[in-house]
Amino acid sequence: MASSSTSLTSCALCQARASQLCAACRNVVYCSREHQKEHWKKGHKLECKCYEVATNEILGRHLRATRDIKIGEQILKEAPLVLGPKVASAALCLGCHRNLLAPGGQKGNYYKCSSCSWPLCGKECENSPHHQPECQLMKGSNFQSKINYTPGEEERKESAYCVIMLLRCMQLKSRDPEGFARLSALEDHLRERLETPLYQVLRANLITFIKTVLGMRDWSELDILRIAAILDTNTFEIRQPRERRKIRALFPGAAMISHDCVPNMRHRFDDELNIVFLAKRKIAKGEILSISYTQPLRSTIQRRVHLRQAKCFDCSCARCRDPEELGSFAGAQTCIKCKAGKIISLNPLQNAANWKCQLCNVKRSAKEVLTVDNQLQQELESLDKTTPVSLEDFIYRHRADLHETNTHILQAKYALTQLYGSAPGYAMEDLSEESLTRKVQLCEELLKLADIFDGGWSIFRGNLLIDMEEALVAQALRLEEPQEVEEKLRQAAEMLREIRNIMKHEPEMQQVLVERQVILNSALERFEEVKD
Ligand SMILES: C[S@@+](CC[C@H](N)C(=O)[O-])C[C@H]1O[C@@H](n2cnc3c(N)ncnc32)[C@H](O)[C@@H]1O
Repeated sequence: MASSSTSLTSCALCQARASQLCAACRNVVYCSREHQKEHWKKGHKLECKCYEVATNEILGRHLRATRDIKIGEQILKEAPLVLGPKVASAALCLGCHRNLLAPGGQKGNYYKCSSCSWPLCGKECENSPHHQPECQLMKGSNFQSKINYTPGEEERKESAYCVIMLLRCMQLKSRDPEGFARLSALEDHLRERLETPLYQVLRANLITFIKTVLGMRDWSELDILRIAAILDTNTFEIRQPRERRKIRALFPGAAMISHDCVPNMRHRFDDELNIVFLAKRKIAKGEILSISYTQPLRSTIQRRVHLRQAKCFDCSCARCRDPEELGSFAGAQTCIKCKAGKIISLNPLQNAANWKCQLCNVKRSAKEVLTVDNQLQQELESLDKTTPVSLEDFIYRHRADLHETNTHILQAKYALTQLYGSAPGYAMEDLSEESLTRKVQLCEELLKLADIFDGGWSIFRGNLLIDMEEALVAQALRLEEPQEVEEKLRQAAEMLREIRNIMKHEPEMQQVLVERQVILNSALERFEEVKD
């Protein structure tokens, strides 16, 4: 394969003089559309990629760009090899994977598979290719699921689902040996996982069930646990609220993508549940392709603890290495002694390292800082998030000990940007002048943070821009001074253009964008009428 697109002059199929570049990999040229199609069928489709699998000591296998990639470009699309319920899941259909609705009638139960009694959404899903193999296995072992509908507990997590994805992977061995080989080649971190309480429980319960109840005696205990560990290390969570789906899936190609706390890609799932990755920003040839396995608003210590527990590694990316977290100070607390300086870690790559005030040099142990951090996180998570009241109260109560961009304050502020304009009693048209200004100010603050942690065409930035655009139009409609109105509407129109770019690959956002454009157009028309 030629290494540079500029030196390409002969058709990849017939060697004649050619100049039509393959737009996807930019590694080959063609003399005609016909030859491009023929070359694709002859095998180019297998090598037409803008990335390669590379290996290094820190990341293990990872993907690296083989050419410059434009912002918004689709980099990879892959169908799931296996999909199914999460380890503990609310009742869902094992055919179409939608969460089950409450059955009709007072004593109603979910529809149950006529062979194995696992809940399904209806008869059609009994024959789903996802469900059939496990159904035959359960039926053959005379196992019947005991999951029943309990009124008022639709969201209760059923741990019995933990066996399903595991069985689906195990059954690949005979049903799709090639797929099973791809799955088996994935990272597992089994040794570390075996030490954890979760794996002790799996060892005690799951193994007996699979080997004794389902009769899969050919499998060794470690081979079964290795599959569980591969799933824990590599699956992606699929959340599709409108489809009532919250499941997990394994994509062996995408499983090669490494983590970075400031990633350069984002992903989504299409209607067929393929995973699709886009460049959030320009990516240069040779750069490592990355996504985030954790949450951007969390502080370094929170992210690193989560990554160690869930994915068994210690992140050492540029954000994690920097005690000031790229200038955001998201993990810093305000010093309780001088009440002015920020306490930051003396070595963020050592979770146990001491912390020190930048102003008065007072020291805190990592344990002290983490205890406060955990208390604050718990406090934040226990707040009522249906209205802005308790979140605003949280920010006010912690104004002395937590600075403006501390992780807990940022999480509260992000929730507030969503609530102002949509919570009951806080609809956009009912918002007080003060609340509307607050919404704009919060969006502005968070957009600056998004540029640091999750910039470019990120969903986080897109959502903030949508909130801000809506608030700007609402402000414009309340103003009288024509210049001010014009300025607000100009800003809103500019934002909407950017949002359209960021969200162009998100089908469920298209209707929202159409509605926003209609509202903006009518505000502009009204302004023109008043001006004339
Ligand atoms: C989904 S897999 C990625 C592919 C994996 N590197 C491999 O060789 O199979 C996730 C694992 O990759 C490694 N990894 C990913 N990102 C990392 C990072 N930023 N630092 C260190 N290890 C990382 C960790 O071992 C992690 O559990």
